[in-house]
Amino acid sequence: MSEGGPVLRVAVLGCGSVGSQVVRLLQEQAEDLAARVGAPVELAGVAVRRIDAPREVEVPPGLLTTDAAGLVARDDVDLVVEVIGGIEPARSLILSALEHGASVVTANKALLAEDGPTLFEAAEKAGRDLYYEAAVAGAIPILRPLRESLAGDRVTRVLGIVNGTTNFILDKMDSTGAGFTESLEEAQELGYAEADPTADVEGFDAAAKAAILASLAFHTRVTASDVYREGIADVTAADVASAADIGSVVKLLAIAELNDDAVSVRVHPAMIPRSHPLASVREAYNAVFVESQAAGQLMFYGPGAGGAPTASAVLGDLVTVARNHLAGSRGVGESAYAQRAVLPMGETRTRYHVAIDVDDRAGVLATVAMAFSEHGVSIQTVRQEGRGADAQLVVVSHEATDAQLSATVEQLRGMEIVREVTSVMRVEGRDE
Ligand SMILES: NC(=O)c1ccc[n+]([C@@H]2O[C@H](COP(=O)([O-])OP(=O)(O)OC[C@H]3O[C@@H](n4cnc5c(N)ncnc54)[C@H](O)[C@@H]3O)[C@@H](O)[C@H]2O)c1
Ligand SMILES: N[C@@H](CCO)C(=O)O
Ligand code: NA
Repeated sequence: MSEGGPVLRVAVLGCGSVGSQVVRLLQEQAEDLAARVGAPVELAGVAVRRIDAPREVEVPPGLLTTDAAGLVARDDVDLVVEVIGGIEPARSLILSALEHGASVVTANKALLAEDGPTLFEAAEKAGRDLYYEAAVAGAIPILRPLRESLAGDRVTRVLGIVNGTTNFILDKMDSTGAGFTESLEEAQELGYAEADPTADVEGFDAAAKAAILASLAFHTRVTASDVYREGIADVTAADVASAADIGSVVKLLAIAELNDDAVSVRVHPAMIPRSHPLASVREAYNAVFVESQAAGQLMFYGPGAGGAPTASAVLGDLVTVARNHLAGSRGVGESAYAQRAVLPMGETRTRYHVAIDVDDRAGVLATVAMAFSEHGVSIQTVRQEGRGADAQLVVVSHEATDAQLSATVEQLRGMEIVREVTSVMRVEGRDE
């Protein structure tokens, strides 16, 4: 690089799992990054909560500060990487960075899903970039493909396994027959699940990612509160065994679908056929399956979390944002022109798998079938297992609205011939 030429100065906010790896890669790959960007990319400062805390990377003396707000307001900061997480102070810091003329890269799905539009408008107003590939499915390139590569196509559906912790737990349940609690404990012992696993297990993390995916796929604005959400805490070993019986596997799916001009965005456990590409996503891996009009089916697969994989996505964004900054231009901004309505869950069309303990006597099957038909739900398959007092009917429906299906189950639960509805789960992903 010629002496006296432009230099891009980066502030990193937060030096935890992701931040420490961003700082490490910035230092280790300085030469390549400079060549790719067209100017040296230098660390201007690293904001931390405690200067003396142990961390996984050595930060050059003098670069650490506990004053994140002061760092983003500095004149010599061109690019800001926000990897603190959470809503505040992350939001104020990003807004301040943009106001002070910096371009921003963040991995903060919670903030983007809650208040993305405020950030996008601020970036637009400032004429700066706001990139966030790391926010969904970690290292997997999925947001840029949706935003750029597929911008000429019409995406109709996105099905994602976007939470590694829950995929690890469900995979354990499937491969060992273990229950939810036992599998969660193993995930915690191995460091996949946090001590407080609520955000993952209850589907909040996946719902934030679903909102971001739906917004980009369908050129609209979807926030976390628009997303229907069910976690995996109620998935039982019996549900997983029931899925196996019909050649399926249980996954926590983030689903975004275009229905006419409205979108349906939801996160819930669902059975998918073992022949579906998403069924092969094991352990803590992530994958996003995209269906579009012209391209057909695409799958993006890889590590959805971890310090270094997530830092890879952050650095990828940083290179793009740095190039734009150097050229005085902006990358592709958000295109939320479509303003689509979000369908209530009750109007979303899906299929149900229902396992019912019944008495094995004449007329029981007809009575159960009648409950489905009274709610306008057509049955795809019905199977009986066991005999006498141990009989079980397993019904898989055709597509109907979620309201029709849940009303059917409600009615079954109140029927005298039904001893217990032992498993109810949505079925997704056609066996194509
Ligand atoms: N870890 C992953 O695998 C992963 C994957 C994808 C996205 N993300 C996202 O990346 C972000 C960071 O995640 P993480 O796993 O590195 O979290 P982390 O908790 O390991 O790191 C966050 C760091 O920020 C520091 N911090 C908190 N408040 C601060 C402040 N006011 N000023 C300076 N530092 C402050 C904390 O001390 C901590 O070291 C989050 O938005 C997260 O959702 C993480
Ligand atoms: N906790 C998330 C990783 C960060 O998004 C997961 O389990 O996938
Ligand atoms: Na990603």
